Amino acid sequence: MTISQRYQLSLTLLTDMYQLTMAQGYWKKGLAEQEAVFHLYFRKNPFKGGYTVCAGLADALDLLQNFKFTEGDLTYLKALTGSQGQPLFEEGFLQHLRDLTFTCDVDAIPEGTVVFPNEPLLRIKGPILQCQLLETPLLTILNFQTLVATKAARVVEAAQGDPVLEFGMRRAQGPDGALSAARAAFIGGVAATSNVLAGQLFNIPVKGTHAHSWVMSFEEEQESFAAYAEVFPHDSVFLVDTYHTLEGIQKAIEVAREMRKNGAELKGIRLDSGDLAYLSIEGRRMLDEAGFSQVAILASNDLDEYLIESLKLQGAKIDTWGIGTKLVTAYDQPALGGVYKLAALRQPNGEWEYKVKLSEQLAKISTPGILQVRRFSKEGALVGDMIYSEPLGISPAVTMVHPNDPTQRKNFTQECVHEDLLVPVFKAGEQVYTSPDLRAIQQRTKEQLQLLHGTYRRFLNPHLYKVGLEEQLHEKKLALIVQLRTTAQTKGA
Ligand SMILES: Nc1ncnc2c1ncn2[C@@H]1O[C@H](COP(=O)(O)OP(=O)(O)OP(=O)(O)O)[C@@H](O)[C@H]1O
Ligand SMILES: O=P(O)(O)OC[C@H]1O[C@H](OP(=O)(O)OP(=O)(O)O)[C@H](O)[C@@H]1O
Ligand SMILES: O=C(O)c1cccnc1
Repeated sequence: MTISQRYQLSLTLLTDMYQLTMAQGYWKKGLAEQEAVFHLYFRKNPFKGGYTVCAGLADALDLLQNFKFTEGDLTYLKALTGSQGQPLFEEGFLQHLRDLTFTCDVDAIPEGTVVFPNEPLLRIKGPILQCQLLETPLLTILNFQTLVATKAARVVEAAQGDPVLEFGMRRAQGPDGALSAARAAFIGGVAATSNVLAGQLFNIPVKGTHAHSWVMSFEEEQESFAAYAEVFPHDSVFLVDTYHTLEGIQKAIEVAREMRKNGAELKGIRLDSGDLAYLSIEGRRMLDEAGFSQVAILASNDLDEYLIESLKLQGAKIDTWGIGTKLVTAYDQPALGGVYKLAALRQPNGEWEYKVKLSEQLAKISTPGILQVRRFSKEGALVGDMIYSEPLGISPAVTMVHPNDPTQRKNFTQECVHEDLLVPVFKAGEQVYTSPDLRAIQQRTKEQLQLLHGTYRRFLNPHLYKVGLEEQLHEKKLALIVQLRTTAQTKGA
């Protein structure tokens, strides 16, 4: 199910106010139809990591597909007033919005692809008024889902093949935060979610155990386990830490014995506090000695990739990981920081004028052009990504320049194979791409991460994957920066 179906309302007003005031400005100045190119990209991998997993495209496409101002939207806009009490939006502009249909070309990197800083995840080309209105919704969708998919991929990597369950809804950033996070976490590789609505909407597996309240609602802990087993003889995972974990495990074993007599097997126990390494090792020993080696140990309690890594190093005997807060809120970095920048404007003579946004820091200066990302691989491993501008092409030397240090260059040799990452998703307003189902996207994430050497995937000081600007693009960008700075100086003098 897509985002517009989820809300069953028009999402066209899901934008910042200033996009609409600028839109009226473009319309009033006769610039609404001027063709523009914008790119959506981020500047730093999240979590001090070496890679990012892009996600959210299906929801973004749905938003574009349904980009239409309804009468309700227009009535609302008509009632908005400025500081003098005057209507903010003119009738003619509202009529322009009423008649608006989406006509842009959009190219995007498929979900589940491993991406890196400065690479456009999405490129939109079309009338500037349309591109402008879409900035904020595209950012809110792609920033969050990309962030959570990346966090999930890291957690899944730390779990080394053990299943990871997403338990975060109760501490997510509201209902949509929980749903979007469940979707993105699945793309990142989690096996299931506890969020039942996410299961229904996205057709992903749902799983769960039981809460402390279940145990507390009975006089005796053992009685609570036995009762649960009666209701779910083949699907019981007992939470054993309500009172005293090791005693709780002993009681779980007693109930498991009774279950076995009745032809049922206990599925697992869950640890949710205390020293998870010690308790899982002890728990495993107790279960094995009692003849219950099939009973899995699930652990939860404020876990993330670092704690999982540490628990593994400590020899913890945990089979399944329940991860909530730290995953769905991307706790250690709550925003990706993706941006959306104007990169070219069509001039009346038909030529593209390249645009850059200046900054004191070279790293923050946007890249002009109509950009594409060429990814080079050798022997099944990624070796570097080159950002190039389609009208400029790629020079025969196939050389890229480090975006922040022009003295560093890299040539791609004949042995490399390459692919261009941005694929057409809309042509002249018509959707030309169908999103794969979520399982296929999850599989893509898995395959993509395997193409990335472990040195880029480790959590501590990962290697920096090489992303550069094609040399002609680099020269063009440099010339534009010099030109803009010279003009600014002349004006200032
Ligand atoms: N062996 C371990 N090594 C490192 N961290 C651990 C280990 N075992 C548990 N932790 C983590 O330590 C943190 C604190 O756990 P602990 O159970 O002591 O406190 P708590 O969450 O306040 O417990 P409670 O739910 O009983 O109040 C949790 O994030 C938990 O995942
Ligand atoms: O720790 P997280 O990674 O966020 O995982 C989700 C947490 O939510 C539940 O606790 P909560 O205390 O809300 O309810 P409970 O009584 O069922 O344990 C569960 O027991 C986990 O500890
Ligand atoms: O099913 C569980 O064990 C669960 C679900 C949500 C949050 N914490 C635990």
